[in-house]
Amino acid sequence: MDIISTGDAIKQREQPPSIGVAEYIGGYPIVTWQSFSASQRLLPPKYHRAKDLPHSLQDRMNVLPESYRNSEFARAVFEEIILEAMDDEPSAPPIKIYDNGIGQEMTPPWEFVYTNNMWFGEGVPPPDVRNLVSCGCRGKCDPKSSACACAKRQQQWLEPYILDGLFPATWPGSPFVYDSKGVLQREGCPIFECNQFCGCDEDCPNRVVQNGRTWPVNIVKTERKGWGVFAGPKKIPRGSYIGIYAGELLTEQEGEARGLLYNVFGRTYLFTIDFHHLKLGLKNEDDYENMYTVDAYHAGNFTRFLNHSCDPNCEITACYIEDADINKPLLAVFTIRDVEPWEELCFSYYGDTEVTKGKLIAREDAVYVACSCGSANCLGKLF
Ligand SMILES: C[S@@+](CC[C@H](N)C(=O)[O-])C[C@H]1O[C@@H](n2cnc3c(N)ncnc32)[C@H](O)[C@@H]1O
Repeated sequence: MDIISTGDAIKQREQPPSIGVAEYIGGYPIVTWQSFSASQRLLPPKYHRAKDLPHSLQDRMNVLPESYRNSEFARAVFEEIILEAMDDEPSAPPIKIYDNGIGQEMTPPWEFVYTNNMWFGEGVPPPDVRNLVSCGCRGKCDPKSSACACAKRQQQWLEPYILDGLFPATWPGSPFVYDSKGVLQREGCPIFECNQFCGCDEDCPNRVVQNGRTWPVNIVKTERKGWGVFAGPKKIPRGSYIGIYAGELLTEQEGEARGLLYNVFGRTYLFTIDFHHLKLGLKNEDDYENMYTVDAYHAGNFTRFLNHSCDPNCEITACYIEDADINKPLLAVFTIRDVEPWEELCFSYYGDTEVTKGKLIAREDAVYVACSCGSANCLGKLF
């Protein structure tokens, strides 16, 4: 055994960052918030696995008589379940369910787990926290500061859009995509928010999606489109954050397999992650191979009820927070124009390329229903 002096022993004990020890005072190890936070990068990340999705409540509800499932009481239970899942959204108003007197159903089907989280399917790697870019700012990030790593990273991802003339060089709050009130200033480009390892505070202007929904929304039965999402009594301004399209994060193969089933079944909740920025640098966009799909059928929140419109008032934007993997963004829903009180919230189910390249073809399966969005420029089909 090697004999080491007390001084050497202390030096040796100072080595491992994995336990978060920053320094020793009077021989006692001190864990500061900074050193604790840095050490978290080295621990296995915490995340939800799709195989652990709980479904006992749904199973129990589905064996009850229809008279119970279609009662006021069942509706109250549904609303309560939503409320319980909102503990990560301190400013989110409760969600109400209205059947509008259409049909017999008081609630949407008891077929999914209400959650704001992403649930990682088989073969999907855990969040990559080790490679997260984080700033060392104090208080609120200053977007103009050359020392803010998060501002720098956002600027890099905006560059192609600025070079293409799609965005001006600056705007209020740039290079962050939000203004000081958290309103989205630049639509259609990926968002990189500050994360758990950043030094800035919770009210940093680069933290919006992670602070949760603030606008009232309701789940309402429609005449021709099943259930939908409607604004509350307040007008929602353009650029407002609505929610995360939560659900199971699946490999493309699993998504494809489920898609075949849903096409026959007649309803689909799949969203393929194939944003434009993932194809940057490819000679031909068609060479891009999808890696992941989000499925909100078995798990999701109110956003799974967002219907399609050919003249949408919302858009889904890629948002990166706690996973450095560029192929695994969160799907953040934002308004792209002012939404009137009680207006239905919708996004377009078409990718840009499907519309521009005329891929809208008649298909046989039950999922290819005629579009009932009712807009003047309706294309007549959903997919
Ligand atoms: C993601 S779900 C939307 C929520 C769905 N309405 C429900 O009740 O669960 C997608 C399905 O809603 C229906 N849908 C959405 N938008 C529609 C539209 N514009 N016209 C007709 N049906 C629509 C289709 O059945 C589609 O497969």
